[in-house]
Amino acid sequence: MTAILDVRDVKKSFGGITAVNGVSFDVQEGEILGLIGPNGCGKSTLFNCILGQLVPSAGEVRVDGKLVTGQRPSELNRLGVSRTFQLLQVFPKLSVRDNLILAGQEHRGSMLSRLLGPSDAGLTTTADQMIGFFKLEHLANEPAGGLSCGQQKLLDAAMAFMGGPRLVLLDEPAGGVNPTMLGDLKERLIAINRERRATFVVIEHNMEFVMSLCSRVMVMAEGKVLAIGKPDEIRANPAVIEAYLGH
Ligand SMILES: Nc1ncnc2c1ncn2[C@@H]1O[C@H](COP(=O)(O)OP(=O)(O)OP(=O)(O)O)[C@@H](O)[C@H]1O
Repeated sequence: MTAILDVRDVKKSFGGITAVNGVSFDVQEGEILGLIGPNGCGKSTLFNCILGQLVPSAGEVRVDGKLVTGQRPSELNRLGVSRTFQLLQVFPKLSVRDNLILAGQEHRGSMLSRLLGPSDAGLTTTADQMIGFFKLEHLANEPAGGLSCGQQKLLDAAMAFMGGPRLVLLDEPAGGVNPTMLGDLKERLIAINRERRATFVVIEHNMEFVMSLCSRVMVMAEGKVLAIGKPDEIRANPAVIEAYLGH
């Protein structure tokens, strides 16, 4: 079976720093892969190399077998790949619904959407479905800036799903989210994974969240893959315990 995402020997250097040093892994459709590792080990750089924010210094990235190395984010969006960012990308003055509509426009690749602001473009129905799915009904008309951090993370995740993506890369979705909202977020992500067969790669520092959400976990250390396996295997891996979990 062709992997939905296939990363082969990707490297990325910034001057003298090798942030990602020959990383290979693949993700099958319907999987939730966790990506963990100490600060500065190269997780975000790897995401940026996969999603076209950065061009890798070496290596190849394939989506559904198609070579996409170095292609622009808008091109990846068209192939059904989407992402969230570590720092939220919501527009604080726009309502929750308008943020979703704008995200839908961006997934369609309309470059001017950020300048022109949201126009319905037939996206209100999809936005309202996402609002329902992520249980944000009571907040639909509120400015996004007034939402709690956890609610904004839910909105951010909902925005990533506006284009009906097959593969979503989530960058620290649990960061700064309180335990109650965290449970909601996990439950919604699992539901969207099951109901839509959406595939995820999730960078996260919250170990409990990763281990309970993900089908497999990849551990990075100093730009390389230290281990990849099921959560229980990762928890029991001596190299992982020494390099990361033990600290
Ligand atoms: N644009 C850049 N220019 C120079 N160095 C960079 C750049 N981006 C990242 N780095 C360096 O690359 C290394 C990996 O950083 P990266 O942000 O990918 O790690 P990370 O695992 O995502 O960290 P965190 O968990 O803190 O988000 C670090 O040493 C960082 O300082």
